[in-house]
Amino acid sequence: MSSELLRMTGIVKQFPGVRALDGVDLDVRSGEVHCLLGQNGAGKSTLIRVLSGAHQPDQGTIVVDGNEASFGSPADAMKLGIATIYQELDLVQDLTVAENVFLGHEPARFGFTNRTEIVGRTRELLRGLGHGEIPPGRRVGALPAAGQQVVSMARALSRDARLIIMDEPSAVLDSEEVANLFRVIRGLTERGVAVVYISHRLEEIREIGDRVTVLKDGATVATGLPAKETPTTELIRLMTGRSIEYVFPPRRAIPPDAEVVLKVEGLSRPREFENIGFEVRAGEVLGLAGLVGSGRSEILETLYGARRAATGEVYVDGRRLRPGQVAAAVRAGIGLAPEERKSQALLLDESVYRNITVSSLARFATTGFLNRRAERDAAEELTTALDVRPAGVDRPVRNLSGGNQQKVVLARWLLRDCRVLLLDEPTRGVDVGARAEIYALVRRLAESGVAVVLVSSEVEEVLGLADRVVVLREGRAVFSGPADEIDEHRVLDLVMEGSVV
Ligand SMILES: Nc1ncnc2c1ncn2[C@@H]1O[C@H](COP(=O)(O)OP(=O)(O)OP(=O)(O)O)[C@@H](O)[C@H]1O
Repeated sequence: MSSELLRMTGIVKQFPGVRALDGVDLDVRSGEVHCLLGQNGAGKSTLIRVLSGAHQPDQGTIVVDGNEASFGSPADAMKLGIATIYQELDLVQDLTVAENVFLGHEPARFGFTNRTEIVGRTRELLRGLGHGEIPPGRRVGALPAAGQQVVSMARALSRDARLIIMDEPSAVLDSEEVANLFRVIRGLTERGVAVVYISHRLEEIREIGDRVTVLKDGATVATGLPAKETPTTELIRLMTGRSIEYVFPPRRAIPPDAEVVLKVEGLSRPREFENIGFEVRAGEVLGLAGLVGSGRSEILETLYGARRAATGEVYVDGRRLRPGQVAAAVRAGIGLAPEERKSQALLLDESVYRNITVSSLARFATTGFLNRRAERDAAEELTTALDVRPAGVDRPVRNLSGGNQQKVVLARWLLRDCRVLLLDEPTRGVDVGARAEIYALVRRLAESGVAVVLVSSEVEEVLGLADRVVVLREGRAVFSGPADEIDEHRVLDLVMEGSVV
């Protein structure tokens, strides 16, 4: 029988102007996966920062193993066995795996760190997590995101963590890596470790979760729900307060004579992708499916001119694009909403509206002066459509929750007049309500004549939103055709085994 490990009651956290948590309750049992659900801005990250000692609550109690606890810092939480694996992993990229695992708590003999011991213990921990293939001596920066996550877990276990909080761990993983992550999580819970799991992908909750707590506007609206039995529609209703049809907007048949807006021929870059060719017509959404490392993001970046193709041609509206020049791509009307939005795109101290209009300022400066009113109106329209919270386009982007920041960058690209819009993981970290809005907006853009190329690690999203699909495996197209001629199983078979087309 699992026992109660943690109980949080009536947690309140006030930021200037925003009550991020307004009386949250949460209890976690050892050996369970407890999922935390809520729309963007509901308070999930703030709650786990309180639990991990990074924020001090203004009110409320935290009880661990039956004793009231107060955490002045993450080190205090760690002493009680509570560790957090943030989305932006806090590993030191230039140190080795073993050095990261034992950073700050190296076993020392006679004052010296014992290298052999930390390497040996790291190897044991990695094996215990089913990842004995990760070399303890490898530089962490050389590992893919999935490997780095495993290192963070080994780090937590090296400090005897009994409760590991994972903030959207699957957001940076593809389907195969998610399956691996779930194996690791099951191994942890078998040893009695509790996991608090945050994700916006509801199908994952059902697969890995035991119980669910739903937050809305900083308060607990339901707690301890059985993850496998609670219907998805009920979870959505609890999160959003309304029922949302989790469906993709209907496709319209593309007329056979619709003009080809984007044409790609024989595009290759050594070790990234080879001989990629496709056409996207006005009104069409083309989806690229494949695992991380299949070349999908690299193809988008090459179309955008940020990488230069070794061979091949790209045409926009029949005109050949100069390779490897972002300025030329932008002039031709190509826009790229990149995957790593935070590092690549946001002006954190600027207002929400300026972040949205920054790539379209010419449109608001027809008289030589910026028409701030028009700028704000345009931004407001998009933030309302995407339900950016809290409302108000004058706030600095820095204070928005992660998912709301995503929406802001996406809004920027939706506002720009593009001929070709390249979307890399447009719904990563975005809640279920806003996803439906994003799908509808992408469809509307396509219908207005834009050619859209979509990359997503969620196969369901590629198949649901795209008209045509290219499936990639190790940089080669292993399928190309209409989305309704292929299903999810077939895509997964293709990306994993690369069987015949
Ligand atoms: N440092 C801060 N200053 C001001 N407001 C903040 C700060 N941190 C968070 N907030 C606000 O607190 C609320 C809760 O944010 P939080 O990041 O906890 O949401 P979340 O549920 O994790 O969202 P997401 O799914 O987008 O990650 C939001 O309204 C956010 O804008």
